[in-house]
Amino acid sequence: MGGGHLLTKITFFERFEQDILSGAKTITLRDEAESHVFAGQILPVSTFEADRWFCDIKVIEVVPVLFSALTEQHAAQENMTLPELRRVIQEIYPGLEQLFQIRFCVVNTRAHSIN
Ligand SMILES: CC(=O)Nc1ccn([C@H]2C[C@H](O)[C@@H](CO)O2)c(=O)n1
Repeated sequence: MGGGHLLTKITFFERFEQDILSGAKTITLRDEAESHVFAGQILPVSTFEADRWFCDIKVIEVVPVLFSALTEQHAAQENMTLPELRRVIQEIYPGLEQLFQIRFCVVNTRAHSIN
C-alpha cells in the first residue's frame, strides 16, 4: 500500500445502514484511495447521501483482494450473493481490479452526550 492520506471517517450508502448496524455486513471493499486505514482504528461512519453519522466501526484488518478473485465468502460477509456483490462493485468502481477488503465491527451506535 502506498502513502495515501489516512482516512479519518468512512461513508456507506444509506441502503447498507441496517446491515451494518445488525452485524450482517462485516466487510467493505474499497479502492486504493479509501484503503488507508489500520487495524484497531476507530472510524466514524456516515451515510454517503446526507453525511449523517450512524455508528463508529473498529477496523479489524485491511487485505488486498482482486475483483476477479471475489468469492461467495466475500459476498456472505457483505450480506449479498456473489452476482449481487460483483454488480455493486462494478457500479461503484467500474473496471477496477485491485480492491481492498476492510473487515470491521461496530463499536458504537449512539452519539456521545455531555450530560
Ligand atoms: C463513495 C463510496 O465509494 N462509497 C461506498 C463504497 C462502497 N460501499 C459499499 C458497497 C458494498 O457493500 C461494499 C463494497 O464496495 O461497500 C458503500 O456503501 N459506499
